[in-house]
Amino acid sequence: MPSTSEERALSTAAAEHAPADAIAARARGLTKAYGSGETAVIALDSVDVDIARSRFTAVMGPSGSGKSTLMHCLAGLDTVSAGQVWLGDTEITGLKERELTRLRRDRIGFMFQSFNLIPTLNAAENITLPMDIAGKKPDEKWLDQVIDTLGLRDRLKHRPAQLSGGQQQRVACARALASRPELIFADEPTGNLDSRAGLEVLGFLREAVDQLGQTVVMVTHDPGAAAHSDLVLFLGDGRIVDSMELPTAEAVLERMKRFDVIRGQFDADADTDED
Ligand SMILES: Nc1ncnc2c1ncn2[C@@H]1O[C@H](COP(=O)(O)OP(=O)(O)OP(=O)(O)O)[C@@H](O)[C@H]1O
Repeated sequence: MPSTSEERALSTAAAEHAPADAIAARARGLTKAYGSGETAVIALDSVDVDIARSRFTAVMGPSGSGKSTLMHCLAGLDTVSAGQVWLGDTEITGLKERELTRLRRDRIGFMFQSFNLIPTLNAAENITLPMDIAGKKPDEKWLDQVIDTLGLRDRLKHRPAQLSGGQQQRVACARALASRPELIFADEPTGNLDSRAGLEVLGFLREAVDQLGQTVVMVTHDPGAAAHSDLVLFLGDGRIVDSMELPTAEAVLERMKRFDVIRGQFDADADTDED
């Protein structure tokens, strides 16, 4: 499995020539509008995107650019106004709510900024909860590997309140990985963590991709977090306006600054037009 940036570059190049089954999720013409008439907000404007399997994709962009909406539409958490979304070969646009619920439960893992653990359950119970609800037996060998990769072996009997923020997010990460989902969506997973715990969680997500072959899509505001990914997608006003392979924090920050300058010029031009 690739771990150095050179190896990652090779796997990135390979992904560009990958067959269609190397795509974990796909959207075409994905459009999402909230409200109607004059007050309508176009949160996503005809987005085409391919999420490569076994890779770590970060989604960045200014506040309100559509990052969460994109994630929610790709994960079947929100309906679309137009366009199509697939998870693997399954077109999810048009599925009924009950089918979507099952698809999310069986094929997608989620991580949130606020961990979303059940306070009365211990770490082990939290990790297997989605599978218990689904009436599925975990693959013990896989679960052991996940628990060891995340360094949670000696914390399994602890309840969330007895764990640090970083440990709680590691439990949430293990929960997302437990069923070996086709895709993990992480919405600002380091947003509530100090930088050391944040780095640890990002390292585990990276390992989940490199060593366990998982696919991760992470929404983040933090260039340092995005630098752990293989590919950054930049959103602006509901469109994918740019992308960056093998990002570094500095390069991502520079790119974001450039968008701000372009936006500033655009806004200034619009103001001049109005005068
Ligand atoms: N339920 C909703 N009703 C109306 N408008 C919404 C709703 N959800 C999102 N929007 C609007 O859609 C646009 C995109 O929102 P979204 O939350 O996807 O952006 P974001 O990039 O994730 O922002 P942030 O970084 O602040 O979380 C914004 O203009 C937002 O105000």
